[in-house]
Amino acid sequence: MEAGGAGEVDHLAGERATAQFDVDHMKVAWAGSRHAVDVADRMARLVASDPVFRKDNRTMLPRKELFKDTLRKAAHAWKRIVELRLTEEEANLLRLYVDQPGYVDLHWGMFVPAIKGQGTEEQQKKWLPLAYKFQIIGCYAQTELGHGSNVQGLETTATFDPKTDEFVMHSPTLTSSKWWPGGLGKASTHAVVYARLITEGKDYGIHGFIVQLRSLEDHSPLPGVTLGDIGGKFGSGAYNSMDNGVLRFDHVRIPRDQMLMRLSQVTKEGKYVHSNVPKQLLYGTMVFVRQTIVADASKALSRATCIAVRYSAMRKQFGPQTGGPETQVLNYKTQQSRLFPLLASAYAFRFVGEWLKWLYTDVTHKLEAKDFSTLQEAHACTAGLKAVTTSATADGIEECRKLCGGHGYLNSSGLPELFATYVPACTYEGDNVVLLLQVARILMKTVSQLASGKQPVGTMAYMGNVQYLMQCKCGVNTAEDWLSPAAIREVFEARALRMAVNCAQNINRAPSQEEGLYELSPDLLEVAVAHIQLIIVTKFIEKVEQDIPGEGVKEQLRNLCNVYALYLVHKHLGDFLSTGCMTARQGALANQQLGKLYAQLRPNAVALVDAFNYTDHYLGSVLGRYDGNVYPALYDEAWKDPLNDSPVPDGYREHLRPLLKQQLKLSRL
Ligand SMILES: CC/C=C\C/C=C\C/C=C\C/C=C/C(=O)SCCNC(=O)CCNC(=O)[C@H](O)C(C)(C)COP(=O)(O)OP(=O)(O)OC[C@H]1O[C@@H](n2cnc3c(N)ncnc32)[C@H](O)[C@@H]1OP(=O)(O)O
Ligand SMILES: Cc1cc2nc3c(=O)[nH]c(=O)nc-3n(C[C@H](O)[C@H](O)[C@H](O)COP(=O)(O)OP(=O)(O)OC[C@H]3O[C@@H](n4cnc5c(N)ncnc54)[C@H](O)[C@@H]3O)c2cc1C
Repeated sequence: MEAGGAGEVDHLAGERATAQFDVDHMKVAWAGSRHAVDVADRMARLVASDPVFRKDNRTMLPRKELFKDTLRKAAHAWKRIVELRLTEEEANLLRLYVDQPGYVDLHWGMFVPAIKGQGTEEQQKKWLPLAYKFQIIGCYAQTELGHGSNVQGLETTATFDPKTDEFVMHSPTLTSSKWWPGGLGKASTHAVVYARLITEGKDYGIHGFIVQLRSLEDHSPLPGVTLGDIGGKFGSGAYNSMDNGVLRFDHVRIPRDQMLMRLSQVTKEGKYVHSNVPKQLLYGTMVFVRQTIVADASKALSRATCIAVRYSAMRKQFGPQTGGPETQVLNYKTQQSRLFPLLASAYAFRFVGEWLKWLYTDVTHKLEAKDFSTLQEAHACTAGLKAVTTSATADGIEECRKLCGGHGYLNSSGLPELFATYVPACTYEGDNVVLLLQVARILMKTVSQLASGKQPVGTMAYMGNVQYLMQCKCGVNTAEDWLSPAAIREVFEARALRMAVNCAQNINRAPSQEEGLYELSPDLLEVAVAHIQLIIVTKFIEKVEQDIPGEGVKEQLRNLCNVYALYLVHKHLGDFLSTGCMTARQGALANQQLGKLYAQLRPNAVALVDAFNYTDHYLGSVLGRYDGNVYPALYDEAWKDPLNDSPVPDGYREHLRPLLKQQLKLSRL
């Protein structure tokens, strides 16, 4: 927990004293409201003080023990949620702070939302109460051994049999085996299974079905159902607590009313009826989860930067040539230029995640009123932001590990496990490249419609300003000019639009649209990234323009916003120069301003990560401790490794002793 207890020394007190803003108010800005800070605080402390939720031994547990530990924690969490009558908000936070991937994530995160989004009212009435009380455990079984990205290529079949009013679920090939779903391997009793609906001899494509997989009496797989875990995954601890599973059906029968029928129905005679709604609503659960993944990116990146900033403030290496105390590594300009953009990105992702949640809620309300006009916007924003934020976060966590030097490589730093747990976010819920290509296709369509005078809306509205943005010149003359939000916004808009228009022109030169999209797909990725970065920068600027209470809080956020934007200008300078948005001199001025911003950020760095309000339990890092007392913690942690249980290791008698004795004999010859 945080420092302040009797006898504790705050080794970072000096750093905290230099902060130029009110940390308490920054906590509110980060969490979204005073209420959010208070609830998070209570739930984090509840988890940290409960011995069942201990996790410092997690990377040393063999897989079977780790999995059992996950079941124990999930059951204990549920017991506490019921005993304390926690609200949904509190329960979600409690699960977050337990911080161990497990079947509950998919039960609440995908199974329940899939039934809510795709089930009829009657189906919701039947299944949701069972799920809410954990009388059934569910997962989301979409991906197969042979196909994940290409959802339309899935092979599992659900063939309607009008004689018995049932669907027959079948896995016709090895590649049709469901493969990856979290919670499927060992825990789930039920799944929402995506399969090809076949009725009256016709294949109607992919639809969702609720299928019971295991007995509710003894948890054994039901007849015709083959189930198992797909095996160990990257890293120690990490995502190995999750039972990602394999599932095969051998002509398993389910009642007709277990097809999720909100979007389309099959009558008892076997007639297929599709409601008058876009087919893409079938992908609604993925859109919902992609939106939550953006919020999660800021959590993971803020954890990593919290560890790296605190440790860098405490770690010292080298000193002035003239002698005197050694230098805190956080004072090295190179350390700042690697770390501060990540800190700024954590804040940027937090605010764009907040905005995306608003967008998602707004679109959901419109869909309920049968207004589908914003579906494309929701798809483009969730897919693109999921891709850009998860890739940057995965890279950022690894950079934080390197920023902590050798100690960052120890499991006790928390960073290897954080990375191993986080990195599949670049793949699950849509491979990032596949998702960016979706965004790019929408951008290409928007460019092609500009000529007809159709005005783009939402986050693509800037493209309507094509006449101006294609020829405007950046007006920056001094480094300070880069502090203007209007100047920043304009270069990001011009870069994104010009890249999109250039790419569209190149595609038009190809023999066919399809060939052009294929040949230019590497460029299309960059077009999508430029557009999504514009959204993140814009939403950060808009956040800073709001009324933000607390001494110095707005100034710090403005500084972080400028760091984020100018860091991107520096990193993608090639795009800005090649599209003619700015000159090389203006690029140099941006970099000069970035250096000044880092210097302003430096005295506030530790306080800016304190504002995340993470307990030491949640951080799970000896390097990121609130009190900065790193060395005794590192030293103590080493002795907890099972290898140190005895001074002489197992295996000495069989493998070391004979070797050493033989060397002794040889030396005596
Ligand atoms: C609270 C959360 C807690 C826990 C969960 C979080 C983490 C737990 C960890 C892991 C869970 C992981 C779960 C999973 O991974 S589940 C499996 C996820 N799988 C995928 O994401 C597959 C990715 N593939 C796709 O989404 C589609 O196949 C793809 C979009 C790539 C292609 O679809 P399709 O072939 O049908 O269409 P296209 O021809 O490309 O497009 C047609 C048309 O449809 C529009 N479109 C596509 N997708 C959507 C969408 N989602 N919403 C709305 N519209 C969509 C597309 O733009 C085209 O439009 P148009 O050009 O106008 O016709
Ligand atoms: C930890 C984890 C948890 C998961 N949980 C679930 C779950 O709960 N439920 C579930 O159903 N699924 C789950 N999945 C599966 C996940 O959704 C898929 O792995 C993901 O959608 C990627 O699909 P794929 O594996 O088929 O990759 P592939 O599509 O085979 O990707 C392989 C490579 O091909 C490239 N590629 C593919 N298509 C294109 C294209 N059109 N253009 C250019 N490049 C392309 C990709 O970029 C990638 O580099 C999980 C996966 C992981 C890793």
